[in-house]
Amino acid sequence: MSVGVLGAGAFGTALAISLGQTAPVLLWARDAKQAQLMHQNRENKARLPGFFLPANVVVTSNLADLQKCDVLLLAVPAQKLRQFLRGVDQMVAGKTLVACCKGIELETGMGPVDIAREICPQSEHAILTGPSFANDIAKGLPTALTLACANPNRARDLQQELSNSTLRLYRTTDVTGAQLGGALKNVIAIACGAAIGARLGESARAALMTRGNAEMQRYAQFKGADPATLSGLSGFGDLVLTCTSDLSRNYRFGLSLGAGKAFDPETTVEGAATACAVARDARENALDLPILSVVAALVENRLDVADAMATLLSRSLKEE
Ligand SMILES: NC(=O)C1=CN([C@@H]2O[C@H](COP(=O)(O)OP(=O)(O)OC[C@H]3O[C@@H](n4cnc5c(N)ncnc54)[C@H](O)[C@@H]3O)[C@@H](O)[C@H]2O)C=CC1
Ligand SMILES: O=C(CO)COP(=O)(O)O
Repeated sequence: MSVGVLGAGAFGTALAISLGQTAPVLLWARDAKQAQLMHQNRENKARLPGFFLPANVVVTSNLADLQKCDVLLLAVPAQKLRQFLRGVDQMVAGKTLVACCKGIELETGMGPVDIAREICPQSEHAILTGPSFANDIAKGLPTALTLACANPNRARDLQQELSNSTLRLYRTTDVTGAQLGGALKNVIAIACGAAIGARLGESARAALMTRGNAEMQRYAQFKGADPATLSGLSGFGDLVLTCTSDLSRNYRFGLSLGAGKAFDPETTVEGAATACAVARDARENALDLPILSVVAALVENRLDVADAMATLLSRSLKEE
């Protein structure tokens, strides 16, 4: 199996570094100058400084070079995936596409695998997701991830091929559950960051994580996923990581919302658009998703953090 990584951001670069320890990897960057610099310097100074690309990794901006790969990891942000795939659909047809992004498309409510399936119907589709900061993967620290593919035999092959001595993949056929876990945990991380940023305390964060987890399971069930998938690495595992670490951009975005500080608009924060997509679905289908919906209201500046918390706390009392 020969692997290509499409997208040379922090995560695509980290995956290339890890997989490149044992096999050749092609890493595609859209910017020709950036690709050339990365290839020469053996470092992605812009997105993942301080980590060096093993000799096995070839960086290119020429999509035609990826023709020889049979597995392509899609590491562009979820909101950009459709536009990106539309431009490369001929080249990727028939290859196995492994989405490595975490989000729900704002306009359509679709996850990355749903989008890839729609645009590239002749390809095989999978998603790689779970608790894994780019820095940790690039450092070679132990990381466990979920590989979801509807075809169980292909899931086994991919699990085998993409695992190595520090990346340990677990497999599932529940693609919908896996893509929802990775997308929704980002929204809850924004809520947790906002609570901590507004000095509402660690107990509030624990409550948001736990009730957020319940909302993730409820929404996943509504979308036809197995709620148990959300208790695995792609759901609970990534929820814990992202809601408790300053390394998470979603969490940091929440911190700045809570503290009333500005946040760099160029930073990839997948949970913001995802919150709005899910909140719309909740409204249209009368789903009870209070935390996910309140984050959408925060992101859209319809509520401030104090009002958001008051909204959550004033709801009628419920059975757990
Ligand atoms: N950074 C991390 O620790 C992790 C990130 N992820 C996921 O990986 C995905 C990508 O995130 P990062 O690499 O961290 O983001 P990043 O912000 O570091 O990089 C994004 C990359 O996408 C490229 N890009 C943006 N728009 C594009 C377009 N229209 N066409 C082609 N390429 C485009 C950019 O040039 C950039 O190289 C996100 O969905 C994120 O949730 C998943 C696990 C860990
Ligand atoms: O998904 C991640 C870790 O698993 C990275 O989270 P952020 O996108 O919030 O940085």
